[in-house]
Amino acid sequence: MGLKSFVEVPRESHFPLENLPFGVFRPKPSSATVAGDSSPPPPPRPGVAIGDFVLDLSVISAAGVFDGPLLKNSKCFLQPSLNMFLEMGRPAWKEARSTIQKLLSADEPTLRDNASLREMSLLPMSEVQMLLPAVIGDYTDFFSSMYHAKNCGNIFRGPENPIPLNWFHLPIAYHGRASSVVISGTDIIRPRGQGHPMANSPPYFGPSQKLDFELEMAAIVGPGNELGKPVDVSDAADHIFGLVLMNDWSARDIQAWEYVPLGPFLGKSFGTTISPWIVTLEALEPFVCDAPKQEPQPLSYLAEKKHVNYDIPLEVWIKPAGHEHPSIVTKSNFKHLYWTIAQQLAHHTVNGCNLRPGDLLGTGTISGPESESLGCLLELTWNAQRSLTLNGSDRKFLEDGDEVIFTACCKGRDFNVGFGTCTGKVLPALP
Ligand SMILES: O=C(O)/C=C/C(=O)CC(=O)CC(=O)O
Ligand SMILES: [Ca+2]
Ligand SMILES: [Mg+2]
Repeated sequence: MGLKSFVEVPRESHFPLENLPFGVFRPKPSSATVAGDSSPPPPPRPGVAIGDFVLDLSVISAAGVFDGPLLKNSKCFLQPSLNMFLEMGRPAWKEARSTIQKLLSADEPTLRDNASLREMSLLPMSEVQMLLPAVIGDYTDFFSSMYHAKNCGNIFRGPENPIPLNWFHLPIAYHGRASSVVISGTDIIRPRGQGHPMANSPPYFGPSQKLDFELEMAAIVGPGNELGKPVDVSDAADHIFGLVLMNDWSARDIQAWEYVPLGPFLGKSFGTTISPWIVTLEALEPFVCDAPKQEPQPLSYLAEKKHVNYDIPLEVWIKPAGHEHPSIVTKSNFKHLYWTIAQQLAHHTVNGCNLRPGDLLGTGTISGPESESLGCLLELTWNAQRSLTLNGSDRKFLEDGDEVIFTACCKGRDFNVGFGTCTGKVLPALP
């Protein structure tokens, strides 16, 4: 039996008492007040998911429920983002988790038996709008699945040396664009740009003809480090609050033409979608597993005492316009990452570069070894050389109206720790 809450948690829910992911939301204006109401929308505030409900941490905090030494007088839950809480670090995160886990448990009367506090603090998920959980100052995207690196190398550079020489020595990354990171559910406008020349013709300009998704997860940075002071790899996990799902939308025709020699630019900066609930490393602890063996051994600043990943099954579905149901296109797993998130973070800071609370570190596309576990259409259709069939409609790359849905759920023996979904629909390019 899993832990029991007084809030009803459906059996298949991603959000039982063992999970307690953090996000930021605002209550949707109630239908009674919508017509003719010009009052400003309610302000954003932090929340935790439990079953089909959201626990409003601003209400709970104002009611004095956080009485531990670190959170007692803190205003961290009276903020429109989680940044202040992220900065406080793991001891405060643990204190918050144990306070909330106790508060929501079946045999704890404080909230269970207080009807007015329950009414104010527990909102049905259908009545809230989820927002970005943190102010993201910087976004970096790694390239840490060996299967993905090999397939991309084959497709873009040919079969001789598909994996670059440096790849086995360091976690390769590029600096992404934080301004275009959006919350799940936000539409993505098909980008326009320069595509690579075909045969002898000049480069093409227009709507991308090779729009793709990339199945990724991303770490949300906690305290971060001072400029000039690297984080040791053995302390790196203390700088990671938790994980979200991430879709690094990619225009392959723009990317293939522009990326030499400085890496991705406009082929990716038009939008990156993240899921709203940050699942903490504490909640993921039961799903720790060995990470792939590293050969050659990494340099000592990247050598981990515990070289571990998490066993997080991932799925991508696509719902074409007019289809009633989405079709599954791939199943992968976070455990395939060759470079761990701790190694990524240590490498990112080794030159003294500072990370700040709320920074987003994408893992890179998570492809597995099988043909059914590839993390993007570029690989699944081998750059449009073959097609996928989605319940009768063929896909090489994404079409206008396609809704791309990522989901992930760790299955424990008697409980789930899930991530909900990360979705986005493709809108036509501007005329
Ligand atoms: O191999 C390449 O040239 C490029 C590959 C990517 O597009 C990957 C990227 O954005 C990083 C990743 O998601 O793994
Ligand atoms: Ca990527
Ligand atoms: Mg992107």
